[in-house]
Amino acid sequence: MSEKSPIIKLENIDVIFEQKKQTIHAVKDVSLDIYPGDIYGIVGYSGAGKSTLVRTINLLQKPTHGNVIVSGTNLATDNNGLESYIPNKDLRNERKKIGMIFQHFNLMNERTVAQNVLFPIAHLKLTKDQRQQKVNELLDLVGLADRANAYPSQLSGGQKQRVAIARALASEPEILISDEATSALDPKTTNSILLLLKKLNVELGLTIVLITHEMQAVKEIANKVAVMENGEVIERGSLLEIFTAPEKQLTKDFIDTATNLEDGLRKVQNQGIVQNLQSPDILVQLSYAGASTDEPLISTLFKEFNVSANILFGNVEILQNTPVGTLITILSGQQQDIKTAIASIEQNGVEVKILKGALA
Ligand SMILES: Nc1ncnc2c1ncn2[C@@H]1O[C@H](COP(=O)(O)OP(=O)(O)OP(=O)(O)O)[C@@H](O)[C@H]1O
Repeated sequence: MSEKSPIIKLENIDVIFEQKKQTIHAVKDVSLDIYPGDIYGIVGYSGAGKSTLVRTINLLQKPTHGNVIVSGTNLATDNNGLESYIPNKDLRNERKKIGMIFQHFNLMNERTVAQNVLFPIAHLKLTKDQRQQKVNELLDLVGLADRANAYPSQLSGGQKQRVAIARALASEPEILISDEATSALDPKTTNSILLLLKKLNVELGLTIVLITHEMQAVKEIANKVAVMENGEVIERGSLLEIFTAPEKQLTKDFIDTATNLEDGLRKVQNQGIVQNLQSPDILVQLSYAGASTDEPLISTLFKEFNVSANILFGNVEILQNTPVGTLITILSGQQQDIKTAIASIEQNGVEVKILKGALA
């Protein structure tokens, strides 16, 4: 397979659940190309159809319509509306290429960490030494080398997820599907698990599909993002595209939460200085990415245009090695100077949104 072919290709996927009293169209005509080495984030609120969609990748959920192609093999094929699936004996082999981790870890509590990790390859004829070596390697990889003989009940949530990751890697998959794997963890542990996933992506070349309701998680490690709502992918793109130029309101809401902008805006609005804003001063949100940050934005405003900026909130992220920033600031000066300054920074790629006050 060439570098350019998707490792996962979903084409026009529909999943329809027929129930006694109602029909649920959980996934609606979704097409998605995921390339080798991608960390592909799929974001959406509960019920958007994320799990149902990604479960079609290994046919844990059979699509009602559409094509599922993984590593060049057709797992589900739509022949003019008539769906056919790969035979079960072949599917078993294909599934070895796809590991999966979940929110609640799904470990076997009566088995040790080592036994849990070895479970997926129990059918392989390995000597005692080979088993030991395999466990050591996998536990080493996830940073749990010293816990092979512990039981899951003796581990923290983060450690349990590490065991689940080691188990998912035992059959040496090319793809790892992470279904809300950090949703039950505290923020610090979440970060350490995300960093581990990133490490596996870099060191093993593992392709990762990351489902989450938190854009924060996606922001940390993904290079591509799709946003789902009501069974549809409503927006998609590179992480940078999505963060710097989101089109849909839902995407904007997710980003504002992930960057704390929502919270920042609320606090700023309550400040006396904003409540008593005097014309021609205005409250603006300045958003910039990449090259435009090289310009010393605030000092330029003052030096070149005699406009002073009182920064009330600021957030700068480094996304895919590119700084992406938001500032909420009061611009003060002569009305004409403020206008000229805004026109100039807009020309340099800074997005300017007036939050309060107006320029005549
Ligand atoms: N086996 C099923 N039978 C019937 N309806 C289902 C089934 N699985 C999912 N659904 C429905 O499909 C829709 C999408 O659910 P899905 O679990 O894919 O959403 P999600 O975005 O992953 O949300 P969550 O994170 O809460 O799981 C929901 O309305 C859900 O109730």
